[in-house]
Amino acid sequence: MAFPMNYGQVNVGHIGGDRPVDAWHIDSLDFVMVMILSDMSGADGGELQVALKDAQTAKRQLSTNGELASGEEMMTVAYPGAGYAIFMQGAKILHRVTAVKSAKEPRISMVNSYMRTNVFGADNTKFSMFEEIDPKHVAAVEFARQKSWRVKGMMDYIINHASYGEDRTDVLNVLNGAIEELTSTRELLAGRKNDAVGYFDEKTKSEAMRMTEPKLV
Ligand SMILES: O=C(O)CCC(=O)C(=O)O
Ligand SMILES: [Fe+2]
Repeated sequence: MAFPMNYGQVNVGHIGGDRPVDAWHIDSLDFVMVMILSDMSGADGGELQVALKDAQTAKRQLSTNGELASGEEMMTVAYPGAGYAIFMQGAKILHRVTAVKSAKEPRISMVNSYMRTNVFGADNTKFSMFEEIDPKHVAAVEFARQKSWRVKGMMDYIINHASYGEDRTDVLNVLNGAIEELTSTRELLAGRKNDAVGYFDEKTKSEAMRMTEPKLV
């Protein structure tokens, strides 16, 4: 993928408090591998929970009930121990990590994200997320690089794969897609557009905008 600064991240969930390590959310990249690195045996909390219904339905259930019922609506990932990983469609599945109430050591997980290589597929990456997490001098280049990589793929289709018999509408669709992607990127980087996404705030039991302070420690 085209995010060299964001190939992976390490999440640290400190012990104590009742704030979730990561509130209910979906990821902006298609797939994610989460490997647990610390010893969570005997811990209370610090669990990765995944909604079993589609994300929209799960969000509705959360707003109505404040929680998802274990079993039918939600399951807890049972890691056998440190070094085990799950691979999931993080952009489709609503998930969270509960507060670490007590544990032998802080909860440490290694998160590697992956995206499809088909540049004509949807790209859900959000500039706001890079601005929140990356240093100021990195975010714009990181995001522009990803979008440029996708547009390069679109142009490559016309240069190397479209035949002379290609339907003109198809060619226009590719050009329009590339123009839209670049225009949107320009507006985001210029600060004229905001693509911040909501997450589920467990205190207010409602959708909130992302935390402004960095969630990484
Ligand atoms: O640390 C975990 O188990 C999952 C973290 C997560 O969902 C994320 O970083 O997006
Ligand atoms: Fe996630």
